[in-house]
Amino acid sequence: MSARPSRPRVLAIAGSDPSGGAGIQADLKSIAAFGGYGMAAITALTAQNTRAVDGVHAPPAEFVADQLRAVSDDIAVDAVKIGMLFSAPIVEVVADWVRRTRPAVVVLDPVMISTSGHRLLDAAAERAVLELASAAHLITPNLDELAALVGAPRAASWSDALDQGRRLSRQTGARVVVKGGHLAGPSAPDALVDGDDVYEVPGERVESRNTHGTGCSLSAALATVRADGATWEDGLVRVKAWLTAAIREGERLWVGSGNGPIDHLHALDPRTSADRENGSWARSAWDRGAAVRADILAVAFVRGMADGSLHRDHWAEYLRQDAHYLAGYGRVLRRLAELAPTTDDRAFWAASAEGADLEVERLHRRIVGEDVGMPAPVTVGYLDHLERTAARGDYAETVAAVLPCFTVYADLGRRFAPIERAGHPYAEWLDAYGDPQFLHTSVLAESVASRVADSASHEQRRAMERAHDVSLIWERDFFDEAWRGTEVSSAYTATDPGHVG
Ligand SMILES: Nc1ncnc2c1ncn2[C@@H]1O[C@H](COP(=O)(O)OP(=O)(O)O)[C@@H](O)[C@H]1O
Ligand SMILES: Cc1ncc(COP(=O)(O)O)c(N)n1
Repeated sequence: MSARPSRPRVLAIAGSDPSGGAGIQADLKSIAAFGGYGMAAITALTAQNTRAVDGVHAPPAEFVADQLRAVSDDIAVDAVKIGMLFSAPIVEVVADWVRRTRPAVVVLDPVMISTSGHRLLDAAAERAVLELASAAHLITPNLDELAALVGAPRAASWSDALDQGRRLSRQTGARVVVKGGHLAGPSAPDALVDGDDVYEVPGERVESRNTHGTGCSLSAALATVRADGATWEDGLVRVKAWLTAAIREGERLWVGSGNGPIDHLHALDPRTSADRENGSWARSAWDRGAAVRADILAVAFVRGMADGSLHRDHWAEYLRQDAHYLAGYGRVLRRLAELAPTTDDRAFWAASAEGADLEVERLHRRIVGEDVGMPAPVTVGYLDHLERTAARGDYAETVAAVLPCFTVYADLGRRFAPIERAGHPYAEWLDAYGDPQFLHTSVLAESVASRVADSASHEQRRAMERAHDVSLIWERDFFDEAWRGTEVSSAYTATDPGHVG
């Protein structure tokens, strides 16, 4: 047996949502998404779905106490996430248990009113929740809950919200996550407030109705990453990136007709988020590539990048080859912009070409410098395939050829999302793969491919398949080349990736 458990043991104390989007159901999925072992003590049963809460049935407070005792008598709890508490007696029981057992991580999501407007906490219990807040390490109120806890009207601006966060933090001695989910406008920032210190994590607002349970999921995920050793700051950055992608993916679950859930497990999904509808071209291309994709995950380079054991010489060689590759890839994307039949598609490929240039500037050049040496045979071969395809001048076929570079990277980004970033030598690189904007771009590229395939001839579709499948094989070989193609030299002096950024 090792000296540490393999996973943090995380207890959710919360209400049940039978529709699976909020409450303990959301907590357990979020804990699992970040690699925790989830447990749940249930404070109340709700009858709810994505549209409304129809009823609440709470057990006697003593029975909540029994559940907590049953867990802590037997199991060491590494972190606790507290959600819906419903009544003052239940708040008391939970507060009493927290004071006695003193878990190392206590995150309190002071749930008061559901997104659909239903009360999940007695007005009389609000005071008791404030007292419980002083026993927590982190409190995650939304704007209404924050206002209620500091006894002020709802903050009208982000800076008002931060002021209220500072007040609540000083008042309780706990850190406060101020959440911008309910703000108007295109951004949805969050901030970690500790006394007067504010650490802001910017975020874009996803235009989506799939926000049921976002607060539950955020707090459960934060408890898990913190118990796993992340700082609160790093934890919030990671969880927020995951949450943004989960909101975006929620729509594809087709759960309910109201405010639907988020897709907690999007990063574990072996498929891409692309069109999963039957018959979509990108979907079948992805499925067809299963064996090659399995090879990619098994390549020593990819495994070493994920667990941080990759030698930096291999990484530097990969970056040099990638700089060559991206230059050629950018040219092919520009050619696609010329071939594109619609203004939208033209703009999409032109923007993607700029993205490739930017990537070279922003990361590669800064890390490996101007001298990128000679392209390796694999780089030459892959680019040759893309350039020949583009030279034939067929839009559909060329779209298919460039697609794996999007989908393979997006897939790795999702798979890398749960990896602990603190102290990871390739943290910045893992983040670059998982950039929510890039994940979104990949989904768009897939939908362009599926749309184009829909109106393609039988021959064209066959050509698309070939172009795609050959690129996918080059993707695998490209990773493999970085692993095999370099002699590791201890004299190598490139910037240590551990000190990047
Ligand atoms: N439309 C959205 N786009 C991106 N992030 C969102 C969106 N709505 C909520 N969030 C994020 O979800 C989390 C929960 O926020 P919020 O909706 O304010 O809380 P609650 O679910 O408790 O009402 C926060 O991290 C917030 O920034
Ligand atoms: C059991 C339970 N707990 C919490 C919430 C709040 O979640 P949201 O504010 O996202 O609706 C909920 N609806 N149900």
